[in-house]
Amino acid sequence: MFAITIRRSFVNNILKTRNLSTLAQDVRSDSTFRIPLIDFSNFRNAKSYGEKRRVADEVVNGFKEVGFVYLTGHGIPKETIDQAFSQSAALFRLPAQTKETIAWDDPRANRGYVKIGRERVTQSADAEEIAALRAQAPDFKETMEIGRDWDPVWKNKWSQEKSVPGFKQTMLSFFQTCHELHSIVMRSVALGLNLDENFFDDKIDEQCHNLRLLSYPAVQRSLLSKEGQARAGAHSDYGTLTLLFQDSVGGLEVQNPHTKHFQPATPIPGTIVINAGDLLARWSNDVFRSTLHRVVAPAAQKISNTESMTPSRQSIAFFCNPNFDTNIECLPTCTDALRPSKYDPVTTEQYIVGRLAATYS
Ligand SMILES: O=C(O)CCC(=O)C(=O)O
Ligand SMILES: [Fe+2]
Repeated sequence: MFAITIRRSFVNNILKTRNLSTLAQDVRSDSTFRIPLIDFSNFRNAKSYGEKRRVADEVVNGFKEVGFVYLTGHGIPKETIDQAFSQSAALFRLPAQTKETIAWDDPRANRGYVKIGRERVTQSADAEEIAALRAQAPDFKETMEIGRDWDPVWKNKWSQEKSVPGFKQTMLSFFQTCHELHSIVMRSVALGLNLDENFFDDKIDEQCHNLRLLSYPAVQRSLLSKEGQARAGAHSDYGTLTLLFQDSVGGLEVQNPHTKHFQPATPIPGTIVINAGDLLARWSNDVFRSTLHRVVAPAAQKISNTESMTPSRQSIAFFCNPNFDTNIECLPTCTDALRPSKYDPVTTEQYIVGRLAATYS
């Protein structure tokens, strides 16, 4: 169950070359490496194949070149997103002992509250190496992980209704909304890869996703300047797509794979950041990039002559996965005589659970 297949040489290379320094002033920008901004309403409301195809090509090019896109015209109302953010903030405001009663405890379930320091995201797949990193430089964040609520085996860990009234209902409905958007974006991916538009439909319909609420508390800047320390260390995501909703604080950075420099993914109001994950890169024979990203300290506020505070930040990530029993083997249009398939087939469950088991303490 915990077996994991990973590109070991790729991982080792990244670990050797990765720049672990994490303060925003390290960022050098490169104007040729830009996250494209795509108006997805042109796909959702398209009246012809040609209109759909134009957007699909933009989406696929974004994932090929950068691995990240900004989506506007996604159809999720601002009030829906605001409501999810305010309910998330209310959950994190609960006392630590209350949050501990719904603690995350099993990578197969991947549900519940994760306190600061428990997770250390990294590219390494080596449990010992990750444990050492976690001890030295844990991620400065707390999270709440939510899965499909009707899972036959794993139950979500809900706080008592009276502690955050409406939380469960808001999150279940947000989960459904994100699932629906992801399904349409995957249709654009299919078209852009010259597959039938509905190619992925029956491979991604069981909602094996993970809705993650993130809270990055205000922190003294000096604590984030330690070598290797970040709000979230450099990593790629594990699944197919991640829908990322961020507030206006900033700090998310994306690695330019050519220069290895990290560049800011500045919050743009009304947009959702979407990135391709490792499983989609693998499924597509590396036609898509699963780009490294991290969360660093944005501009800090001075609290004394020697110390400054980095403001708190909130985000919500919806990690999209294929059905757990979907066999991830090279997509038919991503291989030919000159591009043999690089990876052995693996099921979603084998891959994702293995990665999660290594990441948490
Ligand atoms: O909080 C963010 O902006 C990014 C979080 C992230 O990359 C993750 O949880 O995988
Ligand atoms: Fe991520």
